Amino acid sequence: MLDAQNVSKAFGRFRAVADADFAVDQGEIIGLIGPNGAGKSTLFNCLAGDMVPNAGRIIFDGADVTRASAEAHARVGIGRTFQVPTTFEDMSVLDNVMVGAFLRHPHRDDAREQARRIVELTGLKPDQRARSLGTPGRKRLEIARVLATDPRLLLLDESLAGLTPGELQDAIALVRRLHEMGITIVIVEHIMEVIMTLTKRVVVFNQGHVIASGTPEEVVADERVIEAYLGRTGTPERGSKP
Ligand SMILES: Nc1ncnc2c1ncn2[C@@H]1O[C@H](COP(=O)(O)OP(=O)(O)OP(=O)(O)O)[C@@H](O)[C@H]1O
Repeated sequence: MLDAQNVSKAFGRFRAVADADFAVDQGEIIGLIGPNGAGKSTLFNCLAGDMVPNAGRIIFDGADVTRASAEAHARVGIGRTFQVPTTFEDMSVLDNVMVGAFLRHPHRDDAREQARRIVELTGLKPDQRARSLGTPGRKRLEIARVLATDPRLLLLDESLAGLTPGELQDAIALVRRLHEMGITIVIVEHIMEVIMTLTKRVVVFNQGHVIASGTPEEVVADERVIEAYLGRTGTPERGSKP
């Protein structure tokens, strides 16, 4: 479904993504993990059209989308959430979700209908003001806004971070439901419980490229992965969460 080949993205002379290969098959639910600063969000930015890579190619359903805009990516069916939710604070939940729904439903009534379906699916209250939402509500709204664009590939960037254990279980159930509905999913997440529970395949990123890939059990036992997280001295890197 998605095939990113030799993708690089540099900021000045620093290559945040460096010759990365990353492929996703239709129907998969993949975990993308790696230490802070490994380049996961930057890869998502490239895959979703929020940044144009300096080198490499990104193919989605056989079409080259490497240089396509974020809107064009959304149109072909690639949706992504942001770590910091992109919420319109003074608007209701329903209106926020409608913003996404307008992509495929130019008529207001159709967009509202689509938004209502998604708000119900995600367990939000349509009339609640976005400003009054707590962390779980904001995370859900961010997912809902993207779902309203009808993605076939959903890139979740730490969408389950900052939740209590109970909220986390609800969020895991929601992601599972979306997968069962036929959406292919890539999850960037530091919470290993999420990765171990939801995914069958995990790709490990470090210093801008893939260093390991396999089942969750395989990657957590992989020497290269342990070294990437702990460093050569065995001293945990500051901020490394898993
Ligand atoms: N717009 C930018 N300008 C300059 N440097 C950037 C920019 N975006 C990211 N970086 C740098 O690129 C590197 C990779 O960042 P990125 O956010 O992709 O990592 P990440 O794996 O998602 O990290 P985290 O798990 O902490 O979210 C970091 O060193 C970061 O400081």
